[in-house]
Amino acid sequence: MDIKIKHLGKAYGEQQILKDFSCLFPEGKTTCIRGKSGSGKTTLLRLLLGLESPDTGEIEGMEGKKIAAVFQEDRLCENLSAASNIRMVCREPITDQQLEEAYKAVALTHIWQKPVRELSGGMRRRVSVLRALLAESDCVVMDEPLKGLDEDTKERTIKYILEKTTRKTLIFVTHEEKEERLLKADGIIEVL
Ligand SMILES: Nc1ncnc2c1ncn2[C@@H]1O[C@H](COP(=O)(O)OP(=O)(O)OP(=O)(O)O)[C@@H](O)[C@H]1O
Repeated sequence: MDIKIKHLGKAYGEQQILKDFSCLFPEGKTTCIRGKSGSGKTTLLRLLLGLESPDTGEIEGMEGKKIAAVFQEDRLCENLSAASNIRMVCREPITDQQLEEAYKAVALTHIWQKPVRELSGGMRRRVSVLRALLAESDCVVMDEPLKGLDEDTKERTIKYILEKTTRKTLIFVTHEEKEERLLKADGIIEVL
């Protein structure tokens, strides 16, 4: 089922963030969200995920959907290894070999059993991306997941994102046109 945003309005105090905002996220397709800093992209995702309530309007098509998300912050369990962070969200057991393949796909090496607090920022980003991709879901929502990664790592990670989200609804916030292109986005939504 497509996700339909209908005439959404959201204000924080006097500040109107979204006003009569409507858009569509087609099922099984990739949609990128762009817009200048502070325009309300994260707010839109938070409304979509039910972490905020809209003042007006409604969201259709989220009922019963399994959603996996990457937030702007990594939101990892700091004292656990990458493997434990990933395994804790996977309903089906995930083998060491599957994990190794996933690490390799996004150029994550030498992370061993270290707690994620000891990993670099870019490594942590990729662990949170893998966690969202390996969890069971119908829809994956990502808020600037590749921020801070070098170009080569970005390209590899996007390739893996595409591989793991075939037939899923992917909603991806980015400031980068190149990322939209590499993702072969079916649609681009601008938040003004
Ligand atoms: N909980 C909150 N309380 C008050 N104001 C908020 C809250 N969350 C967001 N805002 C404000 O809403 C506006 C939109 O924020 P939001 O994070 O949605 O923007 P964004 O488009 O995702 O920006 P960026 O590209 O910088 O991540 C900002 O002015 C922000 O300060």
